[in-house]
Amino acid sequence: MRVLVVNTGSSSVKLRLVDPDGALADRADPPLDNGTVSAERLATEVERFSGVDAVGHRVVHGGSAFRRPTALDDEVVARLRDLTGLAPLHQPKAVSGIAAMRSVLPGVPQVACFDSMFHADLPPEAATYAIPREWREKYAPRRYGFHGISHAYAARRAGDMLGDDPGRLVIAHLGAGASLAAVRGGRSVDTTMGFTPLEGLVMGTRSGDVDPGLVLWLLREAGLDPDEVGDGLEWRSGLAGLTGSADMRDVVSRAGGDDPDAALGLAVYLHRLRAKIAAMAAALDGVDTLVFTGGVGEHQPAVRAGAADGLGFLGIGIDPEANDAASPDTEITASGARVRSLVVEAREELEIARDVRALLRPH
Ligand SMILES: Nc1ncnc2c1ncn2[C@@H]1O[C@H](COP(=O)(O)OP(=O)(O)O)[C@@H](O)[C@H]1O
Ligand SMILES: CC(=O)OP(=O)(O)O
Ligand SMILES: [Mg+2]
Repeated sequence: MRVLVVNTGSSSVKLRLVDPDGALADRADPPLDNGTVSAERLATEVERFSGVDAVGHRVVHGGSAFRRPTALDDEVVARLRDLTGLAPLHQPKAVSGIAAMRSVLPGVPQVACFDSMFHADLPPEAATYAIPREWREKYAPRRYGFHGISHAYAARRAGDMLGDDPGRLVIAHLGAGASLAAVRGGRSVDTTMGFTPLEGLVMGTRSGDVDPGLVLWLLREAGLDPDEVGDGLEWRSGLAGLTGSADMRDVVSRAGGDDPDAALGLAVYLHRLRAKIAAMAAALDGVDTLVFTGGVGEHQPAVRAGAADGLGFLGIGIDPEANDAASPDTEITASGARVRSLVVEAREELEIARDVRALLRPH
């Protein structure tokens, strides 16, 4: 089965055609027009992909209803659209991509795979927010967690690379969005993103954790309205808010050239990253393997080195030469370090193609 995978992130759309043996047959990276994917644009791109047997879509938020890969029909698309408020940066783009692809390839089965599904069985102590019972009963908010397709792939790949169970695994998916997962036995037991993809690490344009008291203060005392606060925290915070650029390449090179804003931005990013790696290790009772993935995780040695710096007490240590020379997939463990550190290319399309085949294969 040849699967065309549509990966709609907050900042990009990636089209990948995956052959039955898992080989990448073709790829295209069309630009986002005004934040959405138009049917016309997709039609042009898709003409070049021949022999598509099925389409797999990355959808960030599955809410509480979608815990597994799900075949798409009108009703499912409508329910995904209803989840927009929970992932305003992502869900409208995914839904527009699904609508476009269904009109361009009618009759080809289409499946949604969710970033949240890998974290669907988080232990209650990791999934539960300490808020009033009444809200928990009425709105059922929980830590959903995201980037799960990437985390699931990285966990499997780490096992292949080590030729063994990776043990207590901390995965750092560092891209435009960024999150950590604590994984044991192939299952997520904790993660840094929450009810929405805004919680946790410092990201390209997102704040990650802030004091909820700050949000209340901005609304009540500073007189901002909810849309202004949302826009600020989603689009004008993170590296962009601290340095003027959401692109880690820029930030690292300017930080090296003594730009004080870039130096502070990188320091804040790394301070949070180290703290949260330690938190994931705590959820696992220790760590055996650390994986870096995503655009920043794969291509920014300074970020990997900065993340490991100060985590020697956990047994983490990165070899400076291997780290500077690393091209994924590779190991960068320092000699004598107890924790194995790996760099893994994010291959969400392979995980999605696998899920699509498993769902559509005749039983
Ligand atoms: N080849 C590269 N070299 C250095 N940094 C990169 C490279 N590719 C991506 N990045 C960094 O990764 C971030 C984007 O992550 P990526 O995973 O590509 O995006 P997305 O989350 O949209 O899939 C940017 O901060 C960018 O600087
Ligand atoms: C969930 C998420 O933040 O995805 P991305 O990194 O693609 O924006
Ligand atoms: Mg991404």
